[in-house]
Parts: sequence; C-alpha cells; structure tokens
Amino acid sequence: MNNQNEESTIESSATTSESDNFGRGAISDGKDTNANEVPTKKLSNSAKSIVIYFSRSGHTEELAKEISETTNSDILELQVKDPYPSNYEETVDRATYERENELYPELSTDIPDLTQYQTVILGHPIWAMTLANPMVTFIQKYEEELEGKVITSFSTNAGYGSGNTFERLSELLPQSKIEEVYTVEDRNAEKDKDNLKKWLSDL
Ligand SMILES: Cc1cc2nc3c(=O)[nH]c(=O)nc-3n(C[C@H](O)[C@H](O)[C@H](O)COP(=O)(O)O)c2cc1C
Repeated sequence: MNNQNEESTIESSATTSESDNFGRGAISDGKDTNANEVPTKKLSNSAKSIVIYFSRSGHTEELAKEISETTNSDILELQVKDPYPSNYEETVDRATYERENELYPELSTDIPDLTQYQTVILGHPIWAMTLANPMVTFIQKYEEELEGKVITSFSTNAGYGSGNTFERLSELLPQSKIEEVYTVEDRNAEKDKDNLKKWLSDL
C-alpha cells in the first residue's frame, strides 16, 4: 500500500471524534508548534544528547519533554514558518501536497551548533506512514551536521505504527548510525511507559 492510501485510510477509518483530540480528531489546539507561545528550548554546554522535535497537536511534544528529562538531554522544538491549519483535513491536504511535490515546509527555528551532541533523538508525528514533513525539512537541511552521530526517532501515531520511519531515516541520513525507533499510538502513550523505558535503556 502506498503512503497516499495509508493516509486516506486514517482519514476514513478513524473512529475518534474531534472532541477527544486523538488520531483524526487531533486538532492543533494552540499548545503546540502552531501557537504563538514560546517554543520549547533548553540548551546546555554539557549535554551529549538532544531531543529535536516537531509536534502539531501536542502528543509528540509531551513525549519529547519526558524523554528529554529522563535522558538529561537538551531539547529543541521545531516550528514551521507557515503554521499548519488547526483543522485536521486541511492539514492532511497541505501535508499531502507538500509530500507529493517534495516541497517540505520552511522552518523558523534557529538550529544551534550540533557538534557537542553524540546522539540526536528526533521526535515527530507519523504523517502518511512516515516522518511528518517538517522533520524531513530539518533532516535534509542538517544532514551534514548529523553525520557520524547516533540518530533515533520517537513518534506518536493514530494506531497504524511507525510506517517506514526507520527506512526513511536510513535513506535520508546514510552517514549516521540509525538506531531502532519507538512509536506509540497517541491515546496509549500513558500506558506504554514500560516499552518507552526499555527503548530508552537500549539507546
Ligand atoms: C497530516 C496528518 C497525517 C497523518 N497520517 C497518519 C498516518 O499515516 N498514520 C497514523 O497512524 N497516524 C497519522 N496521523 C495522526 C498523527 O500521527 C497522530 O495524531 C499524532 O499523535 C499527532 O502528533 P502531534 O500531536 O504531536 O502532532 C496523521 C495526522 C496528520 C495531521
């Protein structure tokens, strides 16, 4: 099944209502990258790892903060210059157009010097069974800076898993060491702490 069909499957088969804010109902609620609030950023001189994430409706962001705290990693939230609409369907339409035309969105985030980090932990939602578009922008732009580093990713999804995340990371970052990825259905993140812990301990 190709990505487009997978995405359509999410759209048509999702059973969530807008009100529970998961899966198809995951509206951009003003608490994430579309907000006017200050983006998450904690950078130190000493950390050996950094969490760099994009989140549209807040689920990946929660996980990002937890992972950064647990691993004593620095943390940086990516924002796009032109925020995605709060409406889910409109976001899907825009994301599909961007992906199909390889017009990944411009970021507005200043990226720090990544030299000090041995490990870069990327966080993103799953869009069309792959990395959300803004993460592709980041990786393509900073491929050289990520060379030689250990790279892994965590993601939240609407129940369909991580898709081709690992393969896509390996393809985009051929000079990095890609570790096993972690993904969780957004509504189950709270219940999946044992798996998260295990994944982190294997890093
Ligand atoms: C444009 C778009 C495409 C999506 N495609 C998928 C998908 O292919 N598979 C899936 O399981 N979830 C998909 N989702 C659902 C999100 O991955 C899920 O709601 C995620 O938790 C959102 O993370 P966030 O709150 O950090 O933005 C999609 C959501 C959007 C907005």
